[in-house]
Amino acid sequence: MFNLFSKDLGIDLGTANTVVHAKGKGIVVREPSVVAMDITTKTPMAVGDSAKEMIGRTPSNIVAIRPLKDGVISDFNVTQKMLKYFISRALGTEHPYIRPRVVICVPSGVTPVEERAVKEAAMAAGAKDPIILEEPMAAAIGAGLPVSEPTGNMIVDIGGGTTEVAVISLGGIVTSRSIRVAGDEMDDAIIAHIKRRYNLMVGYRTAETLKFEIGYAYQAEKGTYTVRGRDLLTGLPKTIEVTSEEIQEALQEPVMAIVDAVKSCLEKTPPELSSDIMDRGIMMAGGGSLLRNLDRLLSEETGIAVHIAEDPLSCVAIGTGNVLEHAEILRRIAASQKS
Ligand SMILES: Nc1ncnc2c1ncn2[C@@H]1O[C@H](COP(=O)(O)OP(=O)(O)OP(=O)(O)O)[C@@H](O)[C@H]1O
Repeated sequence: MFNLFSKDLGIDLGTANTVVHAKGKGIVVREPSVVAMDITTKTPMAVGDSAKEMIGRTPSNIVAIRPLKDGVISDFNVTQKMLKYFISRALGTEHPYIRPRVVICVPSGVTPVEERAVKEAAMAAGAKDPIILEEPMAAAIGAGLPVSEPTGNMIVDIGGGTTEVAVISLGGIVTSRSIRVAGDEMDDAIIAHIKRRYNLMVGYRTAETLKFEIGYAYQAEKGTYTVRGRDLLTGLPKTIEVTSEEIQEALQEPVMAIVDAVKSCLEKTPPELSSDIMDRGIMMAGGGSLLRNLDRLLSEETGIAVHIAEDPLSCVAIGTGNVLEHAEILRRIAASQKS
């Protein structure tokens, strides 16, 4: 099906990061899903890493846009420009005349209209017959789960915009739950907490750094971190010290929403498959799974062992790239996308 001269790409078009896997090469692009646009000329000034640097620091004629906020395409034109940039980065200068075969991964909660928008964006970016794959399936394949076997595999993929929970058996999703709560909501919760408690406005980058440095979901070593922001009363810059305990408290709501999504998916799972999951454990993937001790909390709450995929941030792209080797899954996707 995929000839020798074709370029096969698997793209995890994520809310926070876009990761591209090229057949035979591995991960070739990993950059934030951010575009800095000049609003007067409507042209992109920067994409990816350099655009993320600009968030919160742009003059009035430039806006740094995350076109996939909340796991859906909020800005079609900008998404198209971003995809085009990442596809051409992935292809480099080789075979410029070849249109790549592309598999793109989208959150399972997207509507058919949003799915079509992703396909159109990929075609406009030069892809040939793009295939859309559900994110939990990609994550499960990327995590090395035996998705084609008659056994229950549970995957919990916590990204930036969405958390996807799914039980997979025999190459198909048996039960799933997708919520628009993941890493971004954790950052928002931190921003809201600091605003409430300290009357201090901090940016999204600062909130994310706090999450990385001292955030945790369940019993961890305590620590503090110094952050700078704008005092909402005086309007002046101010420095405060934040503790890990208060960050954990702030993260409670989004973290428990994720735990509840896993529990509700388990409740809908047929008993045979539940018993397989009890034996094999739950697999977590996505950047959000790296929140300190989230695996321990989930295990405590469900009574099931929880594992984190080997490379949680690349898992979906690796699985998306590798699905090209799963002919039976591709056939099922092709059939469902025709119907
Ligand atoms: N060490 C870490 N601790 C906590 N969160 C982390 C860590 N590393 C990355 N993250 C978070 O993971 C999220 C990004 O994960 P990922 O790249 O898997 O998402 P995505 O694929 O872009 O999003 P989606 O799947 O929702 O489309 C961000 O919210 C980021 O802050």
